Amino acid sequence: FVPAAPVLSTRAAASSSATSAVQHVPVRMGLNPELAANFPRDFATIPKGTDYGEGKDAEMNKLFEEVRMSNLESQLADSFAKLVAEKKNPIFTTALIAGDCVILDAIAKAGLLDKIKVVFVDTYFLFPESLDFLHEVEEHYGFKASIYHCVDCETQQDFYDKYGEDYWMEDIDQYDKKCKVEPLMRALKEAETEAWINGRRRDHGFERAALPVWEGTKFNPLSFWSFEDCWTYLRKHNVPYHPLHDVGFSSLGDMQSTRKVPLENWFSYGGERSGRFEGMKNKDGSEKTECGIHSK
Ligand SMILES: Nc1ncnc2c1ncn2[C@@H]1O[C@H](COP(=O)(O)OS(=O)(=O)O)[C@@H](OP(=O)(O)O)[C@H]1O
Repeated sequence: FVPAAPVLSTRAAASSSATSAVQHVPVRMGLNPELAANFPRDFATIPKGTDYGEGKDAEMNKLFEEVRMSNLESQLADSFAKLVAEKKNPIFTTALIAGDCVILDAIAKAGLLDKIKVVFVDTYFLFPESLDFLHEVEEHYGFKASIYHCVDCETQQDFYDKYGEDYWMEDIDQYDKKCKVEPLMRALKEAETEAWINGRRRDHGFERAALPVWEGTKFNPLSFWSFEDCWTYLRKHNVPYHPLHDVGFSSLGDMQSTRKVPLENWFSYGGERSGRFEGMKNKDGSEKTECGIHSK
């Protein structure tokens, strides 16, 4: 297996060698003036579609958009209230990407954070910014996420000592199972949940193009939202979002499987996820597009 571009393989390396890591593993905005200069804060927050042109049609389009957006928002809030009333032990699994921030904010605004368990999986291969951001949102909204990780390693160092820092390179399927799928499935099982909230959407690409809102116990409340809708929501309500969006990452997962995506591609169909698993293959040789969490 050969990754598409050289990457640092450990979180420790990402944190300690900021200068050589600039291209592949950025550090937090503000800590790195070079990055901050190249990627102003609003890099990611200019969704296509806010330019309505001029004249009467533009006014009508804008009005229509505002109504559509406020419908989406009220449906979202209503759906969580209904879900909590009807389903036992709802769980929200979050990777803290843009859509997840919409969901978290909507749950918080509906006053339901004490009724919906928020689950975060630390794969031990995440960008350090992801864990920092988790703690930021916990503070911002006043809740505590349940953090899960692979079953036989209590810390990242344990994992490195036992399996090595490049474990994912040896067997990507095994890595996914151990570090992502099993911990997440364990969280769902322990909670005996009847409703698993997540942020998958139809515009993520062809695998999700026909995604329903309800899929067994899975609840995909943003199924019919676009990526632009998510950014419109985040901007409109001044919602905290992952700092690495501002340096060019449209989606976020593990360091080794996440690349920046040029802004002009973010809002095209499937564009958000185009920097995920770039050039990576499953063990059977097929192109990798999912980690397996939702194909199990
Ligand atoms: N680290 C972590 N912690 C908790 N939950 C997580 C995590 N990573 C992924 N997920 C959940 O899986 C959903 C799919 O994520 P991804 O599409 O990024 O997965 S992957 O690309 O196949 O790796 C993802 O959907 P979103 O809610 O859209 O992020 C989450 O529900």
